[in-house]
Formats: sequence, C-alpha cells, structure tokens
Amino acid sequence: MTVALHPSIDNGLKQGSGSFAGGTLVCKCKDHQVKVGIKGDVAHNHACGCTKCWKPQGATFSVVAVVPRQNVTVLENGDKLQIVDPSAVIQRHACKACGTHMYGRIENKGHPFYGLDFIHPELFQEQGSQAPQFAAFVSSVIESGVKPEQMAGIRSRLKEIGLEPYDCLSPALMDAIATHVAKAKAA
Ligand SMILES: N[C@@H](CCC(=O)N[C@@H](CS)C(=O)NCC(=O)O)C(=O)O
Ligand SMILES: [Zn+2]
Ligand SMILES: [Zn+2]
Repeated sequence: MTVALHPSIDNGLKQGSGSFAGGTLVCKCKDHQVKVGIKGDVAHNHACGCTKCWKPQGATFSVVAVVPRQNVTVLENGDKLQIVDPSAVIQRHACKACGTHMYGRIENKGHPFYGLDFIHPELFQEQGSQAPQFAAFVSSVIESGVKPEQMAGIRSRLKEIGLEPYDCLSPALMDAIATHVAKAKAA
C-alpha cells in the first residue's frame, strides 16, 4: 500500500501555473467561513512534518508556504480567529469552529523570517499556486505517532513524488537563517 502523506500530493505534485495572482483561503466551516485574501503567489511551498503545522484529517504532513505579511488580509469572519499558541514563534491564527489554521505570523522583528506569513495553499479556492518544493521536519512525524520503522517508506515516497526530505528546513532556507544570524552577530 502506498504511504499517505497529504491529500494534495498523494497523487503526485500539481505544478503551479507560474503566474498565480493570489486568491482567497477559505476555512472548512459549512457556513460563516473565515476568508483570507492573499496577493500574489506563495513561495517556499513545502511539506512539513512538524507537530505544530496544521494538517487536514488523516494527513501525515502539512503543506505550508510563505507570503509577505502585507499580502495577507482577513476578508470575512475574522472574529472566529484565535491564536493557537501565543508563545510560539509562529502565531498561528486558526478558526475557532473548525480548527483550520488560516495564517501564521511571526511578530519577533529579529527573527530571520520576520515579514513572512505561513499559509496552507490547499485552502485556496483558486488553482495554480506554486507546487511544494521539498519536505521539511520529516523525522518529526514520529512525534505525531508514526513508527520509526515507517520512516524509510515515507522518505522514499517523498523522493518518488519529487520532494527531497530534510529533517529541518531545506539547505537554502537553513543558509538564509544562518546568514541572518551571522549578520546579527556582526552588527
Ligand atoms: N520536532 C518539533 C519541531 C517543531 C518546529 O521547530 N517546527 C518548525 C517548522 S514549522 C518551526 O519553525 N516552528 C516554529 C513554531 O512552530 O512556532 C515538532 O514536531 O513539534
Ligand atoms: Zn472554520
Ligand atoms: Zn511545521
């Protein structure tokens, strides 16, 4: 049986149009849905295996990407949003009724990713946003109950669909973090 990772990638990656102009993220409520407008395409889209990122029912991984925070606007039913864990680096604003995370925001101005919000592209009403590029925090799925002996199969399935598995972030993002830290230390 094929390993289930996430419904939006289990049948292979759907490439982005390359000209996605943005769209609306919609929560999973039947009515009074929270709607969040996003300008432009997402970047660094990836599968994340950490326990903190929101996953749809039954998924092993989250699929999460970033957008500039100024490109994110709550359009409807913002009163249903609450911050999941105010002490976390990424403050994830979730719908109180259905639990869907609508956007995650970093408020620490010194953080390497300050200025970027985290969103889940599967919540777009529209098609065509950037496809996932890699898989991050893969070993962390064990913290959600995956057995260590399942990891070889998970990593090989990720590779099969074109997502290189990393146990933290991708080398490009780890380099960006280290560059930020080095500059901050030098200043
Ligand atoms: N092994 C941990 C890793 C958590 C973690 O560090 N997640 C990364 C990727 S989303 C992060 O940047 N977390 C910051 C946060 O959640 O605020 C877990 O699964 O809970
Ligand atoms: Zn909802
Ligand atoms: Zn995560």
